Amino acid sequence: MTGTTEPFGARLRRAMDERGPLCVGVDPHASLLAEWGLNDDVAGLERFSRTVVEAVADRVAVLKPQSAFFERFGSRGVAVLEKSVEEARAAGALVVMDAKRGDIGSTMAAYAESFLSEGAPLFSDALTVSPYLGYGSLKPAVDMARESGAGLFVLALTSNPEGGEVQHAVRADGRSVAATVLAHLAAENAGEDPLGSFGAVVGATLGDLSSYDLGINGPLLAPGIGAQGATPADLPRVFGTAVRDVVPNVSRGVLRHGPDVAALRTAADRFAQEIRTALAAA
Ligand SMILES: O=c1ccn([C@@H]2O[C@H](COP(=O)(O)O)[C@@H](O)[C@H]2O)c(=O)[nH]1
Repeated sequence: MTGTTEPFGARLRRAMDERGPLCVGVDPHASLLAEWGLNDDVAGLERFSRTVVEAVADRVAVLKPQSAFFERFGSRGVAVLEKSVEEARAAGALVVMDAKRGDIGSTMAAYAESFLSEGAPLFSDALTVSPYLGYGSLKPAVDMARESGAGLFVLALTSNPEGGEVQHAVRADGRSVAATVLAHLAAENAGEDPLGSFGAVVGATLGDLSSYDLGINGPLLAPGIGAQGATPADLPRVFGTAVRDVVPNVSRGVLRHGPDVAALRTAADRFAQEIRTALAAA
């Protein structure tokens, strides 16, 4: 540990042990705002985010705001995002900012300052990043995360069907692009206990991944449950022995039950229970 804060991986492992591994997404789609009877404006965005945080931030391990839905409203939307991060963390949830940043190293350093530097307005427990400008371009974010005790989730095997054309591509050395990303993450996390802070995004929609070594000693953020068709029962088959390190994400599958706070809680609790059952049988 370089900084004074306990590393993200250790904090995440404890949160998963205490609360279960479920991550609920805060994705204020225009269609969901309408379903909730809210206007597609900053006031609607604020009410939506507040409600989700109030409903679940005290019971799930992780909340994952999807930055795109806040950026849609410009600076006032970003202000709502800042507030949501602060309120979710105050309620005890870890916050993974889903902003999927990735750029040349010198610009990556600025993204790292924005999300991973303690005291920054958008400081989050972890950030999603894209390695597709080369894994090495992420070094400023890796360094900043080590310094501040934050984490990263690096896109490895994404949940969308289009991802394979890049991620399954085979390099000159015979290894796929995704396997290379996973190998870099395993190296970042080597020797970390109880869990490294450098995770991978691996879709729960992907079926059998036994040809990949998912044992990176870091968390595996698994979107795709609910609206994209995967279920908690799929997790053991998709992740094999790495299933204990999986942080399953559900966004629309929970959010469609709003705006009633009790109904959102019930939906989150139901997914959490289904995940527990799937893991117990694994
Ligand atoms: O491979 C990926 C990476 C990120 N996502 C994000 O997760 C949520 C999924 O939302 P659902 O409503 O549960 O489908 C969303 O924010 C995506 O941008 C992903 O789906 N797949």
